Amino acid sequence: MHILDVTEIDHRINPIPIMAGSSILTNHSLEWVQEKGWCSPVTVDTLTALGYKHLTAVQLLALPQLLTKANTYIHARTGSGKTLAFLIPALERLKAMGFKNKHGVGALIISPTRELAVQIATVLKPLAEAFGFSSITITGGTKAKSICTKKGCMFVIGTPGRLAETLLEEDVPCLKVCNLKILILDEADRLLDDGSHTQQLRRIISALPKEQVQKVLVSATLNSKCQELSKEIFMADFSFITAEQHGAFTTSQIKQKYLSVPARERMSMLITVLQTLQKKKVIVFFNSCLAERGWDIPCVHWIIQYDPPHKPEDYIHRVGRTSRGEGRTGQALLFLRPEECKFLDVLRGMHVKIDEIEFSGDLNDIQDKVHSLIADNVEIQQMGKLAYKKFVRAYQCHKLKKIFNIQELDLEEVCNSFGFFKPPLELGNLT
Ligand SMILES: Nc1ncnc2c1ncn2[C@@H]1O[C@H](COP(=O)(O)OP(=O)(O)OP(=O)(O)O)[C@@H](O)[C@H]1O
Repeated sequence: MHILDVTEIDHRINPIPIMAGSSILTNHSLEWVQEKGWCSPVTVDTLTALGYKHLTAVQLLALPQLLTKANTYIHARTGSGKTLAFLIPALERLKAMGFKNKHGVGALIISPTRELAVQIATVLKPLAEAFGFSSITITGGTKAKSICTKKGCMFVIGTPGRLAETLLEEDVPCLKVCNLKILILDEADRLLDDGSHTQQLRRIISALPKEQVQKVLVSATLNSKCQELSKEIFMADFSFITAEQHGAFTTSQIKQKYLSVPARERMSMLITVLQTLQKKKVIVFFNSCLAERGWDIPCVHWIIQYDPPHKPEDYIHRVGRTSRGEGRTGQALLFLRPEECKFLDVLRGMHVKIDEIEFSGDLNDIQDKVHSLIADNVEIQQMGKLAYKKFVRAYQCHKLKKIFNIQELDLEEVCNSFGFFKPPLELGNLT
């Protein structure tokens, strides 16, 4: 196979030829990509066997760009196929270089969470096997020594903390990184936005060769802060490719709505909404970052954000758990208290198209039932208190303090939605 050199290709594909009636797929088939010399028959055969026929827009842009070895930021909306966009060129480059398992780690992929690392490994597995490449996943609790086989570890996927420990503190021969060629940071803005992750990243980078490592940073929300920080950490310049011509972060296939609900009615409203969605697959986000990013759960119809996201970018990643891949649609609903509606301006500033939902049905007022349930059950009472405490603490630390302002929150009303008439005394003054 002929891998193109940077001087041989014009990879500025503009406009991106999106297939008629499709949201993310291009007109370009896998065979076309092979004819261009951008990928080998083994990739085409494996992807075809998995049911793929065409490249998505971001894959079409990333493939020739990453084959040039250039350090690159990849930006494309949630669910648009970024995982294969960075995996295919990594496989092709290592193959073209004649990289062998015995050379140690060829590509290192860092993800902010274990779940995402496992998901990337799952996408990689059939391709890596077809190429005859070994791969392992290193996350919290992984004992690298025991899982590294004689076959080596050409692809290593992991979370920053455990990877730093393994690469710097443990002597695992097959994990030698002195020949590393490709470093990929998935959800790069999350990795660079978090102090402890950045610290671990710096440690990992200190163990890598200074030359010859292509850096690829990927996210649906690559902000300028992340770009500045990455230039400083890597002491390198990056090219930027985006599959989004109008700055969109989420696909237009997601119908996004909000509900302005006073604190005392929130729980009843949630139950009422869920009752109308009984046959649908729904994810409800409470006050947690869990599962916000990267998770590729098939066919989720609705995303409900009951508690606000901690950062505007998190809104994008949360709604991106629906309408993933080709031809999928989805709906997203954001709960806001009336005093929080200023958040809509922030979202609209991020090109989010969000409208108020018309709610015309009867509210299923469950507040009294929640109060008596809590009064009669000590265990649920404790859970309720803990949830209330965590909610207040998170609200206090919110990044957008002017909008999510604890001083403007009526804590008695908030308590009501957690099933208490008054803030529990033993929790003291939380504000
Ligand atoms: N070429 C393709 N043709 C059809 N479906 C594809 C193609 N590439 C990827 N997909 C599907 O699209 C879905 C989303 O892919 P992926 O998880 O890589 O998205 P992503 O851009 O990384 O999203 P996020 O930003 O939320 O992490 C997956 O279910 C995947 O199987």
